[in-house]
Amino acid sequence: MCFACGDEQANGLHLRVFAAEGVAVTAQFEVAAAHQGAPGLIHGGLLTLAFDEVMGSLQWMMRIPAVTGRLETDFLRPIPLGRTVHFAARCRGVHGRKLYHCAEGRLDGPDGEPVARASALFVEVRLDHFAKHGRAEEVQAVLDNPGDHRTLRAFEVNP
Ligand SMILES: CCCCCCCC/C=C\CCCCCCCC(=O)SCCNC(=O)CCNC(=O)[C@H](O)C(C)(C)COP(=O)(O)OP(=O)(O)OC[C@H]1O[C@@H](n2cnc3c(N)ncnc32)[C@H](O)[C@@H]1OP(=O)(O)O
Repeated sequence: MCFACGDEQANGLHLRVFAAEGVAVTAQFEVAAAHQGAPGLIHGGLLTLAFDEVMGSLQWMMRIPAVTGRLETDFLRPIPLGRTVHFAARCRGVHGRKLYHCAEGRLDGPDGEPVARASALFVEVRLDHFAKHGRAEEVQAVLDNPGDHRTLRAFEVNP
């Protein structure tokens, strides 16, 4: 049950990611009271989490299992609770096992004020990376019901 995209996570980010033009995705994050850091503002770490999830979706579109190696966030503007961050992310390039992604977040609409930017290096892994390192009960649950796992289903294309 992923904290960023899982429906069952009461205070999770409930991110939904959609295919865009090229090797690119978009997503929206409604900033709830549970996501607070400073009073009335989003916690910056949760914004980085959202970037991790959105950029991490690119490799599922590319069908390359990969994990985050490095992730850098530029926090451009404070983001109040109750607003929606619109993300756009794309793959900038692939070199060997290394995938280079970038993303931006805008306030309240895809053409809204830019509030954050991020770039990341993801590293391709074999699927047994997850089986080897994950706690056994959750890994077994995925193996028993792979269709329950969002990333193992077909990519959600445009709504
Ligand atoms: C059968 C079971 C089925 C289960 C199926 C489930 C499906 C999965 C479902 C859903 C999963 C996705 C969910 C999305 C979540 C969002 C993404 C996350 O948050 S992921 C979690 C956070 N990240 C980690 O936990 C990584 C921990 N780190 C590692 O495991 C290793 O360090 C790893 C794999 C990243 C690299 O280790 P190496 O030993 O494989 O490879 P080396 O040689 O060290 O690196 C490869 C290349 O990358 C560069 N590199 C690696 N880390 C770097 C860094 N931090 N900065 C710069 N370069 C880096 C290296 O310099 C090297 O480059 P050169 O090929 O020599 O040019």
